[in-house]
Amino acid sequence: MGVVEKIKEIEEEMARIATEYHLGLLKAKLARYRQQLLEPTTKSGPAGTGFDVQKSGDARVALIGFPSVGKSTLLSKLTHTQSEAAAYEFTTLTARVIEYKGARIQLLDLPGIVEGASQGRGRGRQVVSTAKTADLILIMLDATKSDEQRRLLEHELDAVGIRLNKSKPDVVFKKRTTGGITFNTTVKLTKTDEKTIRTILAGYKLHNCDIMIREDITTDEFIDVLIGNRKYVPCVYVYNKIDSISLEQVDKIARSPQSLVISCEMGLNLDYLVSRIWEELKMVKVYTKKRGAHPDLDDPVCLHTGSTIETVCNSIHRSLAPNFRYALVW
Ligand SMILES: Nc1nc2c(ncn2[C@@H]2O[C@H](COP(=O)(O)OP(=O)(O)OP(=O)(O)O)[C@@H](O)[C@H]2O)c(=O)[nH]1
Ligand SMILES: [K+]
Ligand SMILES: [Mg+2]
Repeated sequence: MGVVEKIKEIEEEMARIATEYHLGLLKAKLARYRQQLLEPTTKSGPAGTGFDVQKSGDARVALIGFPSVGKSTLLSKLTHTQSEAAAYEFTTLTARVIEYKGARIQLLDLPGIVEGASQGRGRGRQVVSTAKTADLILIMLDATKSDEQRRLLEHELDAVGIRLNKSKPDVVFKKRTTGGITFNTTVKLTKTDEKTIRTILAGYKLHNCDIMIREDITTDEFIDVLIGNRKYVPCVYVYNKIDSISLEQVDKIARSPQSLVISCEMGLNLDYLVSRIWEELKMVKVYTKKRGAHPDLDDPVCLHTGSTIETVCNSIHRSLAPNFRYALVW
């Protein structure tokens, strides 16, 4: 039986199961097989490496969506350049840079083939691993179509370890060579329990480790901590083609969380989309200055969340960080 079939079998079994404990075991197994599919092997096609698109600009935004939702059209509207938008499917992979408030933001137009990525299908897998390099994901949807598209995309991204609009679970996990398992919690666990967690650890042959749980996590979140290479990425749902739906529908979508409505064709709400991108990236502008002088306010270093002083050094010059001693920060 191949890994894909094994995954299918576990998913079917999970649908029949009721106890959190048993579910937890199946989830752990499932996570392991999914991981296997993403690892480079010779038999299941190309490795899970992304498209070789050079990272440029201060932040990277990935556009993900089904074919013909309007990704290329959006890109060409935002950058005022023609990116091969066409009324047929599977046309493009393009990267464009837009400038906003002094920041250079790279937008990736990924081909509309995410479906099946978690089952190791080559190109879909590439799309997904490129998405993992993004600081923000825009899930682009056709407002005239059903929300089934959104669920499919979310499922695919989830299955390959991308966690949308979530933060890393507050759990400390340390492997040891001896000493057994130390299990501690600072909160009451209501969605999983110690027995489930211990059985999962045994399933992963982890017999010596320290665990400190500081948040009411689910079993899935615990598995995420164990597997470790999850990407926590902010995401906005962008519903395009609102020129073709009723005002009531537009209103409803616009009010749902993390969702915004646009029409590329009619140029509706595109400015708002860009300012929202900026906001979601939580960009910070840093100005450098010489002692006793005023900073040059026209030339910021733009950072996004998670950046460090080292990031600032590297964006000024490669040789700066190795010789770095201290920084004064206002
Ligand atoms: N009605 C309407 N049509 C749109 C809008 N935006 C794009 N389209 C049309 O939708 C079709 C597909 O647009 P593309 O930009 O090529 O779609 P894509 O997402 O890049 O598709 P792939 O590259 O195949 O993944 C084109 O015929 C566009 O003219 C919009 O706001 N309203
Ligand atoms: K297209
Ligand atoms: Mg396209």
